[in-house]
Amino acid sequence: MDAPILRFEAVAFRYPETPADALQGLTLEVPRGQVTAILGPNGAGKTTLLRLAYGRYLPRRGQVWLDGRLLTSYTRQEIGRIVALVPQREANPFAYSLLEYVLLGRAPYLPPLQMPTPSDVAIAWEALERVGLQHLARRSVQALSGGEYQLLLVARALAQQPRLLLLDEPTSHLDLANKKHLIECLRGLLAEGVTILMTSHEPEVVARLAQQVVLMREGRVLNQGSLEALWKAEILSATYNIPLRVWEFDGHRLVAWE
Ligand SMILES: Nc1ncnc2c1ncn2[C@@H]1O[C@H](COP(=O)(O)OP(=O)(O)OP(=O)(O)O)[C@@H](O)[C@H]1O
Repeated sequence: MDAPILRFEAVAFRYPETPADALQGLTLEVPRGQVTAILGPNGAGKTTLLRLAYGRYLPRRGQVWLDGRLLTSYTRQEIGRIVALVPQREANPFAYSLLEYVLLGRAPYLPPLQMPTPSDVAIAWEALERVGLQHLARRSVQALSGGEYQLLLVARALAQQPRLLLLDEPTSHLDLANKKHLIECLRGLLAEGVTILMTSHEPEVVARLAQQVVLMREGRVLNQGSLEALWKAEILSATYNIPLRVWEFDGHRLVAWE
Protein backbone atom coordinates (compact mmCIF):
# COMPACT_ATOMS: atom_id res chain seq x y z
CA MET A 1 0.00 0.00 0.00
CA ASP A 2 1.15 3.60 -0.73
CA ALA A 3 2.72 5.56 2.11
CA PRO A 4 0.28 8.07 3.64
CA ILE A 5 0.37 11.55 2.08
CA LEU A 6 0.25 13.14 5.54
CA ARG A 7 1.41 11.76 8.88
CA PHE A 8 1.30 13.32 12.33
CA GLU A 9 3.64 11.65 14.80
CA ALA A 10 3.00 12.39 18.50
CA VAL A 11 2.30 16.06 17.69
CA ALA A 12 1.79 18.50 20.54
CA PHE A 13 0.89 22.13 19.90
CA ARG A 14 -0.02 25.03 22.17
CA TYR A 15 -1.23 28.49 21.14
CA PRO A 16 0.81 31.34 22.66
CA GLU A 17 -0.34 32.51 26.07
CA THR A 18 -2.70 29.58 26.62
CA PRO A 19 -2.34 27.21 29.58
CA ALA A 20 -2.97 23.88 27.79
CA ASP A 21 -1.99 22.09 24.58
CA ALA A 22 -4.60 22.27 21.78
CA LEU A 23 -3.07 19.08 20.32
CA GLN A 24 -1.85 16.56 22.87
CA GLY A 25 0.56 14.06 21.34
CA LEU A 26 -1.64 13.39 18.34
CA THR A 27 -0.78 10.59 15.90
CA LEU A 28 -2.62 10.28 12.59
CA GLU A 29 -2.17 8.96 9.05
CA VAL A 30 -4.05 10.30 6.02
CA PRO A 31 -4.17 7.70 3.23
CA ARG A 32 -3.74 8.87 -0.38
CA GLY A 33 -6.59 9.10 -2.83
CA GLN A 34 -9.38 9.00 -0.24
CA VAL A 35 -11.59 11.39 1.69
CA THR A 36 -10.75 11.47 5.40
CA ALA A 37 -13.21 13.33 7.63
CA ILE A 38 -12.30 14.65 11.07
CA LEU A 39 -15.19 14.85 13.50
CA GLY A 40 -15.37 15.89 17.11
CA PRO A 41 -16.89 18.45 19.47
CA ASN A 42 -16.21 22.20 19.31
CA GLY A 43 -12.70 22.97 20.49
CA ALA A 44 -11.44 19.39 19.92
CA GLY A 45 -8.52 20.70 17.84
CA LYS A 46 -9.74 19.94 14.29
CA THR A 47 -8.92 23.37 12.81
CA THR A 48 -5.59 23.40 14.65
CA LEU A 49 -4.71 20.06 13.08
CA LEU A 50 -5.39 21.47 9.58
CA ARG A 51 -3.27 24.55 10.34
CA LEU A 52 -0.32 22.34 11.28
CA ALA A 53 -0.85 20.17 8.19
CA TYR A 54 -0.34 23.28 6.06
CA GLY A 55 2.74 24.41 7.97
CA ARG A 56 0.99 27.52 9.27
CA TYR A 57 2.12 26.58 12.81
CA LEU A 58 4.93 24.31 13.99
CA PRO A 59 4.47 21.58 16.59
CA ARG A 60 6.17 22.06 19.96
CA ARG A 61 6.74 18.31 20.08
CA GLY A 62 6.47 15.55 17.48
CA GLN A 63 6.67 15.71 13.71
CA VAL A 64 4.48 16.31 10.66
CA TRP A 65 5.38 14.40 7.47
CA LEU A 66 4.10 15.40 4.03
CA ASP A 67 4.54 13.02 1.13
CA GLY A 68 7.35 11.14 2.90
CA ARG A 69 9.34 14.26 3.90
CA LEU A 70 9.33 16.33 7.06
CA LEU A 71 7.04 19.30 6.49
CA THR A 72 9.76 21.61 7.82
CA SER A 73 12.04 20.57 4.94
CA TYR A 74 9.75 22.22 2.34
CA THR A 75 9.70 25.90 1.33
CA ARG A 76 6.36 27.74 1.65
CA GLN A 77 6.06 27.76 -2.13
CA GLU A 78 6.61 23.99 -2.33
CA ILE A 79 3.94 23.39 0.31
CA GLY A 80 1.56 25.66 -1.64
CA ARG A 81 1.94 23.48 -4.72
CA ILE A 82 1.07 20.30 -2.83
CA VAL A 83 -1.42 21.40 -0.15
CA ALA A 84 -4.32 23.87 -0.31
CA LEU A 85 -6.40 24.92 2.69
CA VAL A 86 -10.02 26.07 2.60
CA PRO A 87 -10.41 27.90 5.94
CA GLN A 88 -13.69 28.30 7.81
CA ARG A 89 -13.55 32.05 7.34
CA GLU A 90 -11.09 34.73 6.32
CA ALA A 91 -11.03 38.51 6.76
CA ASN A 92 -10.90 40.23 3.40
CA PRO A 93 -10.00 43.92 3.49
CA PHE A 94 -9.47 44.35 -0.29
CA ALA A 95 -12.19 44.69 -2.95
CA TYR A 96 -10.72 42.06 -5.28
CA SER A 97 -12.98 40.66 -7.99
CA LEU A 98 -13.72 36.95 -7.59
CA LEU A 99 -11.44 36.17 -10.53
CA GLU A 100 -8.57 38.18 -9.01
CA TYR A 101 -9.11 36.45 -5.68
CA VAL A 102 -9.03 32.96 -7.18
CA LEU A 103 -5.86 33.95 -9.07
CA LEU A 104 -4.17 34.33 -5.66
CA GLY A 105 -4.27 30.51 -5.63
CA ARG A 106 -1.68 30.59 -8.44
CA ALA A 107 0.88 32.40 -6.23
CA PRO A 108 2.91 29.23 -5.43
CA TYR A 109 3.60 28.84 -9.16
CA LEU A 110 4.63 32.46 -9.89
CA PRO A 111 8.11 33.91 -9.51
CA PRO A 112 8.15 36.95 -7.17
CA LEU A 113 6.31 40.01 -8.58
CA GLN A 114 5.37 38.22 -11.81
CA MET A 115 1.85 38.73 -13.14
CA PRO A 116 -0.35 35.66 -13.75
CA THR A 117 -0.07 34.24 -17.29
CA PRO A 118 -3.07 33.48 -19.58
CA SER A 119 -2.74 29.85 -18.51
CA ASP A 120 -3.08 30.92 -14.82
CA VAL A 121 -6.22 32.89 -15.75
CA ALA A 122 -7.65 29.84 -17.55
CA ILE A 123 -7.01 27.67 -14.46
CA ALA A 124 -8.72 30.29 -12.23
CA TRP A 125 -11.74 30.41 -14.58
CA GLU A 126 -12.03 26.64 -14.51
CA ALA A 127 -11.90 26.69 -10.69
CA LEU A 128 -14.73 29.26 -10.60
CA GLU A 129 -16.74 27.11 -13.02
CA ARG A 130 -16.22 23.97 -10.95
CA VAL A 131 -17.83 25.59 -7.90
CA GLY A 132 -20.50 27.32 -10.03
CA LEU A 133 -19.42 30.96 -9.47
CA GLN A 134 -18.30 31.92 -12.99
CA HIS A 135 -21.32 34.23 -13.41
CA LEU A 136 -19.99 36.33 -10.48
CA ALA A 137 -16.37 36.49 -11.71
CA ARG A 138 -16.27 40.31 -11.92
CA ARG A 139 -18.17 40.94 -8.66
CA SER A 140 -16.26 42.24 -5.60
CA VAL A 141 -15.48 39.59 -2.99
CA GLN A 142 -16.90 42.02 -0.43
CA ALA A 143 -20.35 41.68 -2.01
CA LEU A 144 -20.97 37.95 -1.53
CA SER A 145 -23.30 35.89 0.63
CA GLY A 146 -21.80 33.53 3.23
CA GLY A 147 -22.35 30.49 0.99
CA GLU A 148 -20.91 32.20 -2.10
CA TYR A 149 -17.85 33.18 -0.07
CA GLN A 150 -17.37 29.60 1.05
CA LEU A 151 -17.47 28.39 -2.56
CA LEU A 152 -14.99 31.14 -3.49
CA LEU A 153 -12.51 29.84 -0.91
CA VAL A 154 -12.87 26.37 -2.45
CA ALA A 155 -12.24 27.82 -5.93
CA ARG A 156 -9.05 29.57 -4.76
CA ALA A 157 -7.82 26.26 -3.31
CA LEU A 158 -8.64 24.44 -6.58
CA ALA A 159 -6.59 27.02 -8.50
CA GLN A 160 -3.59 25.79 -6.49
CA GLN A 161 -4.05 22.37 -8.15
CA PRO A 162 -3.18 20.64 -4.87
CA ARG A 163 -2.58 16.94 -4.33
CA LEU A 164 -3.88 17.32 -0.77
CA LEU A 165 -6.95 19.48 -0.21
CA LEU A 166 -7.72 20.52 3.39
CA LEU A 167 -11.26 21.74 3.98
CA ASP A 168 -12.44 23.23 7.29
CA GLU A 169 -16.22 22.73 7.56
CA PRO A 170 -16.66 23.39 3.83
CA THR A 171 -20.46 23.01 3.73
CA SER A 172 -21.39 24.95 6.88
CA HIS A 173 -22.89 27.92 4.95
CA LEU A 174 -24.23 26.07 1.91
CA ASP A 175 -27.86 25.47 0.98
CA LEU A 176 -28.89 21.90 0.07
CA ALA A 177 -28.35 22.37 -3.67
CA ASN A 178 -24.87 23.81 -3.17
CA LYS A 179 -24.02 21.09 -0.63
CA LYS A 180 -24.90 18.50 -3.25
CA HIS A 181 -22.94 20.41 -5.89
CA LEU A 182 -19.84 20.70 -3.69
CA ILE A 183 -19.98 17.01 -2.74
CA GLU A 184 -20.09 16.15 -6.46
CA CYS A 185 -17.22 18.57 -7.15
CA LEU A 186 -15.12 16.93 -4.39
CA ARG A 187 -15.93 13.45 -5.75
CA GLY A 188 -14.66 14.67 -9.14
CA LEU A 189 -11.36 15.76 -7.54
CA LEU A 190 -11.10 12.40 -5.82
CA ALA A 191 -11.48 10.67 -9.20
CA GLU A 192 -8.57 12.82 -10.40
CA GLY A 193 -6.40 11.47 -7.57
CA VAL A 194 -6.64 14.39 -5.10
CA THR A 195 -6.57 13.39 -1.42
CA ILE A 196 -9.10 15.21 0.76
CA LEU A 197 -8.89 15.87 4.51
CA MET A 198 -11.90 17.72 5.86
CA THR A 199 -13.52 18.66 9.14
CA SER A 200 -17.29 18.65 9.45
CA HIS A 201 -20.14 18.92 11.93
CA GLU A 202 -22.52 17.46 9.36
CA PRO A 203 -22.82 13.67 9.63
CA GLU A 204 -24.86 13.42 6.41
CA VAL A 205 -22.09 15.13 4.42
CA VAL A 206 -19.42 12.90 5.99
CA ALA A 207 -21.43 9.72 5.42
CA ARG A 208 -21.90 10.57 1.73
CA LEU A 209 -18.29 11.53 1.04
CA ALA A 210 -15.75 10.00 3.41
CA GLN A 211 -14.11 6.60 3.33
CA GLN A 212 -12.00 7.27 6.44
CA VAL A 213 -13.05 8.89 9.70
CA VAL A 214 -10.96 10.44 12.48
CA LEU A 215 -12.77 11.05 15.77
CA MET A 216 -11.17 13.73 17.97
CA ARG A 217 -11.70 14.98 21.49
CA GLU A 218 -9.63 17.34 23.65
CA GLY A 219 -6.68 17.49 21.27
CA ARG A 220 -6.40 13.73 20.81
CA VAL A 221 -7.49 11.15 18.27
CA LEU A 222 -10.01 8.85 19.96
CA ASN A 223 -10.42 6.59 16.99
CA GLN A 224 -9.42 6.34 13.35
CA GLY A 225 -10.74 3.88 10.79
CA SER A 226 -13.13 3.27 7.94
CA LEU A 227 -16.55 4.92 7.90
CA GLU A 228 -18.05 1.41 7.98
CA ALA A 229 -16.22 0.55 11.21
CA LEU A 230 -16.77 3.81 13.10
CA TRP A 231 -20.29 4.87 12.06
CA LYS A 232 -21.84 3.29 15.14
CA ALA A 233 -24.12 4.89 17.73
CA GLU A 234 -21.93 3.97 20.71
CA ILE A 235 -18.73 5.27 19.06
CA LEU A 236 -20.24 8.59 17.88
CA SER A 237 -22.07 9.04 21.21
CA ALA A 238 -18.77 8.67 23.11
CA THR A 239 -17.09 11.21 20.79
CA TYR A 240 -19.75 13.88 21.30
CA ASN A 241 -20.68 12.85 24.85
CA ILE A 242 -24.38 12.79 23.99
CA PRO A 243 -26.66 9.82 23.22
CA LEU A 244 -26.92 9.52 19.42
CA ARG A 245 -28.80 7.16 17.14
CA VAL A 246 -27.49 5.93 13.80
CA TRP A 247 -29.62 4.24 11.16
CA GLU A 248 -29.89 3.65 7.45
CA PHE A 249 -32.77 4.88 5.36
CA ASP A 250 -33.05 4.43 1.62
CA GLY A 251 -29.29 3.84 1.31
CA HIS A 252 -28.37 6.93 3.37
CA ARG A 253 -26.76 6.88 6.79
CA LEU A 254 -28.48 9.20 9.24
CA VAL A 255 -27.43 10.42 12.70
CA ALA A 256 -29.72 12.12 15.24
CA TRP A 257 -29.65 12.81 18.94
CA GLU A 258 -32.15 11.11 21.24
N1 LIG B 1 -5.67 31.52 17.87
C1 LIG B 1 -5.90 30.86 19.01
N2 LIG B 1 -5.34 31.27 20.18
C2 LIG B 1 -5.54 30.60 21.34
N3 LIG B 1 -6.29 29.48 21.43
C3 LIG B 1 -6.87 29.03 20.31
C4 LIG B 1 -6.71 29.68 19.05
N4 LIG B 1 -7.42 29.00 18.11
C5 LIG B 1 -7.99 27.97 18.77
N5 LIG B 1 -7.67 27.96 20.07
C6 LIG B 1 -8.07 26.98 21.10
O1 LIG B 1 -7.53 25.71 20.72
C7 LIG B 1 -8.47 24.68 20.95
C8 LIG B 1 -8.75 23.93 19.65
O2 LIG B 1 -9.41 24.84 18.76
P1 LIG B 1 -9.81 24.43 17.29
O3 LIG B 1 -10.28 25.67 16.59
O4 LIG B 1 -8.70 23.66 16.69
O5 LIG B 1 -11.04 23.44 17.56
P2 LIG B 1 -12.09 22.81 16.54
O6 LIG B 1 -12.16 21.36 16.87
O7 LIG B 1 -11.75 23.18 15.16
O8 LIG B 1 -13.43 23.52 17.00
P3 LIG B 1 -14.79 23.92 16.18
O9 LIG B 1 -15.51 22.64 15.92
O10 LIG B 1 -15.50 24.78 17.18
O11 LIG B 1 -14.38 24.66 14.95
C9 LIG B 1 -9.70 25.33 21.57
O12 LIG B 1 -9.60 25.21 22.97
C10 LIG B 1 -9.58 26.79 21.15
O13 LIG B 1 -10.16 27.63 22.11
